[in-house]
Amino acid sequence: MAMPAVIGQKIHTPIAIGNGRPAMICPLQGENASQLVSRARKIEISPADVVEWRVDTLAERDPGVVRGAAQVVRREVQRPLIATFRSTGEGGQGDPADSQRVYETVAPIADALDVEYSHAARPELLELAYSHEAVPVLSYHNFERAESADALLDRLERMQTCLVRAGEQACQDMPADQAQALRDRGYGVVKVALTARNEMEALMIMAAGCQFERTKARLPLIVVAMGRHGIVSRAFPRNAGSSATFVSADGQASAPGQIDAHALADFYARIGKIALY
Ligand SMILES: O=C1C[C@@](O)(C(=O)O)C[C@@H](O)[C@@H]1O
Repeated sequence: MAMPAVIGQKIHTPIAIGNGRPAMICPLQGENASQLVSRARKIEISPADVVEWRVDTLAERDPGVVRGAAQVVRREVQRPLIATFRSTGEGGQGDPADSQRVYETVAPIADALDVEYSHAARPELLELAYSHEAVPVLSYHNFERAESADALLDRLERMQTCLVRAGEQACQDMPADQAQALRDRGYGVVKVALTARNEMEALMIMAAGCQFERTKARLPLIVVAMGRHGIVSRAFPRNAGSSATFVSADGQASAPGQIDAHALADFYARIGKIALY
């Protein structure tokens, strides 16, 4: 049984990822504070459970601007908040040179930090997350293609091992009460998002996710098949071994194939019990 991740310790209503119904996570993107405010308000009236602030979509990234935007986002977002700074090499819009500094600025207000597995400063960023009581979401993306099921299973295993080790190490370096709080929050979430170039690739990604979740998972997983062929993975995350699905609000998708939050919630309400399980 995987150790759930409790996200939202900086607000009053944290939620457990990997325990029960998969969460709907909605990206919040904006070039400046006023865009962030109006989009955050649209997300607040959507059925999303968690908000992912894509900090890399800010037009300016000097420390004062990022700090100001972080305060605005934290004030507007009443739901658990993941902060993500995805650089251009990782499929986002951020300058890699800004990455570590931006993460340091947003860590105090974030309930979770999304860290790319290939990030050069990965150990430091995982430590940063733990030291700010933020849950790390360790991510891998491939915007071009999927890989074989074996390669994906291997990757999931390596990512999980990396997070478990980082979590155990962080516990050793902390006073006992903080270490216990970290264990209660969970060592983190492993996330993979790969582009499915056809239906078979989408099903293969889902099958690999499902197999890992059933046989090897110690931490919650998020598994996404991106692109139009992968929409099935977003509608039925459970069938991909995934404890969350990324949705969009107001047409602001952060990756290809995201389903509108209201439409997905409606769909689940209509199809009833087969919905997410
Ligand atoms: O990693 C993910 C998943 C994602 O790429 C998707 O395909 O929905 C969207 C990103 O914003 C998020 O960080």
